Amino acid sequence: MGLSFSSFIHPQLHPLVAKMSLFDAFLFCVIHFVDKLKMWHRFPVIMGVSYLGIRRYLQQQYNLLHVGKTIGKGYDTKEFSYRTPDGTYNHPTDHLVGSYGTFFGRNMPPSESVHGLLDPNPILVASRLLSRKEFIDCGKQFNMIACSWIQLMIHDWVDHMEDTQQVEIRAPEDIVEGCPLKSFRFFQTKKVMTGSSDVKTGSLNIRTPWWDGSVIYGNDEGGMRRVRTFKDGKLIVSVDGLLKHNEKGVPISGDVRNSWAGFSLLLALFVKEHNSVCDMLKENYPDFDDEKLFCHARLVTSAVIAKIHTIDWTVQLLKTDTLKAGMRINWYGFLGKQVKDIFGHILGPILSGLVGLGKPRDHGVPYSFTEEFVSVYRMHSLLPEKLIVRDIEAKVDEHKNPPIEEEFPMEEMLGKEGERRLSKIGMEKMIVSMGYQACGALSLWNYPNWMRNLIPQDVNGEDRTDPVDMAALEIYRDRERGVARYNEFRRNMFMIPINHWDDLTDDKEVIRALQEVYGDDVEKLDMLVGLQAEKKIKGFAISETAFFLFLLTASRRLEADRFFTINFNPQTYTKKGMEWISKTESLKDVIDRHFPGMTQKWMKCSSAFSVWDSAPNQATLIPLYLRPAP
Ligand code: HEM
Repeated sequence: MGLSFSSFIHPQLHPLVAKMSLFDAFLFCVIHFVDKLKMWHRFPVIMGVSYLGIRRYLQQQYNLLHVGKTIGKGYDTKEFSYRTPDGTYNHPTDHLVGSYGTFFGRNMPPSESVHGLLDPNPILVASRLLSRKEFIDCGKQFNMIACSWIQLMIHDWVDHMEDTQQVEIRAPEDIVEGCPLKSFRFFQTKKVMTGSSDVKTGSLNIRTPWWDGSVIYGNDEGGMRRVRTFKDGKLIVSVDGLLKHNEKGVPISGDVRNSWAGFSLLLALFVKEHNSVCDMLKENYPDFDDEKLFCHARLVTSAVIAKIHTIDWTVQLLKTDTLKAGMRINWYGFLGKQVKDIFGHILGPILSGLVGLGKPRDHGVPYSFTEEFVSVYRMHSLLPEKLIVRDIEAKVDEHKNPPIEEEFPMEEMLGKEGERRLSKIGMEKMIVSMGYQACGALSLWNYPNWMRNLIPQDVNGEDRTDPVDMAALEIYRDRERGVARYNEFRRNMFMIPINHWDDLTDDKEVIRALQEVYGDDVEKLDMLVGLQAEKKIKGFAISETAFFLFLLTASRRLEADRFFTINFNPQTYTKKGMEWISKTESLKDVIDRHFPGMTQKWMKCSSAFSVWDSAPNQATLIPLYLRPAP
């Protein structure tokens, strides 16, 4: 066989390459060659980071689709120097971009799958491929704090508006016996005409997509007013340091939907953080009134969250030297923190990082989260069956773990009941307990059983009446929203599609189960199932397929936001506010601030997101200047 272009490029990828400029097609050939070798993650750090840089560039060009029309107005950014309650006035020329109730974008056109919404039946997929047989933990890499953290981020970023129409899914006759719910009813995702001819209908996001801490501060004026004390910029908090509750027992917080004790705990921690920032600002800027203190503290706290997510949480999720370097480059640039602290962002995005850059960049597509992004973040398998509470008062030898005091089924840690239990456990004990508990692995047969018969909550944190089978519902949701199935998704992301089940995994048991549900038709494979069945890169808690979408979105969240780019400066944040962000490198720093001595006593590892009795990070191959401070 001759070495022609068409023999080099996977045949199903040809049509995509045909749309590219010559330069982009060349770059595509480079990444395609590397993908064929299946070893970019084993490259030396600089080569690995370069490969990811090229991939990200291509995805920025071809994997961003705008949904809906741009309808906002222009304005003078100088008149809006703070984040607004509903996310308006962030995009520099259109005040509505990224605000409450705007369209989800897309990374690729709506699915062209010929398979219907019930093909195969979602309850069958859930029962045969997702349902947890026995809890599989994800080793020492990720703990329950990490699991709750990502729920916190999801509740900051996305939630689909529902329709008033309910639909029902019924289990197929032959498997009905083993299903927790024989059928379940739920509200459809609301479909709205976009007014554009490219993507005709879309769905709306009822959380502001900016990384603006809306999970703490609410998504509109009413939500924001609910959480404020209107004194010294501070937020409402209970005397025990946890969230205060309204008369119905629902926590007073920016987001209260589908909450559980671990999620509520992190919210309370960041309310503390906000209030401490207010104290610091008041001390340094005594003429600031309540409004100014609140708005500055919100900016600082949101940036602290974004920074922790970028250079701490993500690094634990994708535990390789390449990603550790890559994520620090996103924040600090190639030259690292010390150089950035001296020169700021004047050396450009590659050398100085995305944060603090000149103009926000959206690559020609107004900022939003995408339907596909929501799908790759379907990570409910991180949740265990029970929460293990530790006794932190017990006398233990220096090298021993705090003993187990009690175990609670997760169902008892949800909603109002979870709030009551959390008050009894208390903040410190809960942090240490979650630190010591590994979360679930993102793999097949690890979907929490209690979620297959779950009463979901409405936006007010109140229980609904109809239970749902979440595992089945998630399969249906992706199909309903036109999210590509696994292989179509890979093609659109310039990844080599699978031809046979053994391209996906070499686990024979998995292959047998996939065949039982999908036959030999690899095109039928649902996204969620594919992501969990895929053989993982060593050190990655998620699949490579999901990671490539993260790669695109992780930088977009920062570079499209003017408060992380042109307005990330002392004029907007205050000098002391910038110092606060600069000195915070990890969640551990936040915990240390509010609970001095806790991590020193209980945490053996380097990151608060790893299981706390695991060893500190070993020496690494990443250049010295890109490593976190010891
Ligand atoms: C006790 C903890 C949790 C509960 C009770 C819970 C419950 C729910 C429920 C009821 C939905 C809506 C389902 C639907 O109607 O489509 C949902 C959506 C979702 N959850 Fe969770 N969840 C929890 C934790 C998590 C965690 C740890 C993650 C990790 C990333 C996560 C990610 C998501 C995502 C991405 C969605 C889709 C949002 C959307 O449709 O816009 N959840 N969850």
